[in-house]
Amino acid sequence: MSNLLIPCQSPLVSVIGAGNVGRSLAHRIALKNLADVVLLDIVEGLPQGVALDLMEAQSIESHDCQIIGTNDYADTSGSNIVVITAGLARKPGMTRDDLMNVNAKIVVEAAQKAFIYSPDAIFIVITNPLDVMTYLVWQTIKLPPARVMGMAGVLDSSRLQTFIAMELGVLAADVHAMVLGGHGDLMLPLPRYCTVSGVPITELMEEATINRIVERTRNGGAEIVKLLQTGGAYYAPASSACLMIEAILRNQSRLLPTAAYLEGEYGLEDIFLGVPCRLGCRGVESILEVNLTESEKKALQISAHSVRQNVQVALSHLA
Ligand SMILES: NC(=O)C1=CN([C@@H]2O[C@H](COP(=O)(O)OP(=O)(O)OC[C@H]3O[C@@H](n4cnc5c(N)ncnc54)[C@H](O)[C@@H]3O)[C@@H](O)[C@H]2O)C=CC1
Ligand SMILES: O=C([O-])CC(=O)C(=O)O
Repeated sequence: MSNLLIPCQSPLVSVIGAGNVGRSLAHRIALKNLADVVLLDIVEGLPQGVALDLMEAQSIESHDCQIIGTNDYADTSGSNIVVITAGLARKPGMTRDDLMNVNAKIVVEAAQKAFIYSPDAIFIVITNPLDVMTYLVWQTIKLPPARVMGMAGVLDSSRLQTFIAMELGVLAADVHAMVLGGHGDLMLPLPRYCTVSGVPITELMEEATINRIVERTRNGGAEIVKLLQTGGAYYAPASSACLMIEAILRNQSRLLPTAAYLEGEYGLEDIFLGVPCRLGCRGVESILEVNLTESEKKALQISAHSVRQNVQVALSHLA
């Protein structure tokens, strides 16, 4: 027998929660031909229907990813990456923190069950409130912190990039921006580190314009919630998570703002918060400490304080 046919396994990404974000992410992963996907949801028939629908586009999109839908965690077995999107999305008038107690129970259960079948996986959390949920997932599965992270900074930075591009009438891909801190009203967009093809935006825009764009970025999630009325954003969040997944699966060493576990970086400890991270096959390969001004440092501390308080509330609710 010749060994011409060498069995070759695709990476496997399990997406917990087949709602708007989960299914959009599965779609992105397939379009980029990145990995096979298992979509899991608590609602019977839902992930199966979404997965079948996505598979029925396979011949048109010319990808060869297998996408299956399931209600059984056993089907997620051996995942390289587990993404948690399960949980409630906010409605107009709600803050992300209003989702905390309900979503805490959901993400803890999802992490526990997924971990049983994929103890070697890297976990990416999307469910809100993001920084708190990421901490709970990490505490539940007790993985090395490099293998647990939250997605928000890529999305917030992408929003900032988009608003800058709209204002200046330039291509968004030429804009680079960095948003740090928690994924909430206290996030920290850093105009000093925003450039258009290398030119700092502080040289291209008035301070008042920058302030307006920064404020719009902080409210970027709420702006979409208000327009949609039924839930939150999902296309840009899915694209953002997909970028992180690609960086990990392809070991790209990309520098992406990620909610990562801090052990003294930025003067903070025992907290997940958005900071610039190098993402590769081991997860968070390293954390970059950029220079911050005194007022930026203070803003990051305030954001961290709010996340920390909410972690305590969530933990006491779970106890
Ligand atoms: N980190 C970020 O930047 C972003 C976070 N989000 C958050 O992601 C979460 C999901 O958002 P959407 O997909 O829009 O909501 P969605 O309501 O469309 O989908 C949520 C899905 O989770 C499922 N689910 C609920 N409990 C479950 C459980 N115990 N096990 C498995 N599945 C369960 C639901 O059946 C539903 O299909 C929300 O908490 C939202 O706030 C959304 C966008 C961006
Ligand atoms: O705003 C929300 O509820 C969803 C989210 O986190 C975002 O779009 O940034």
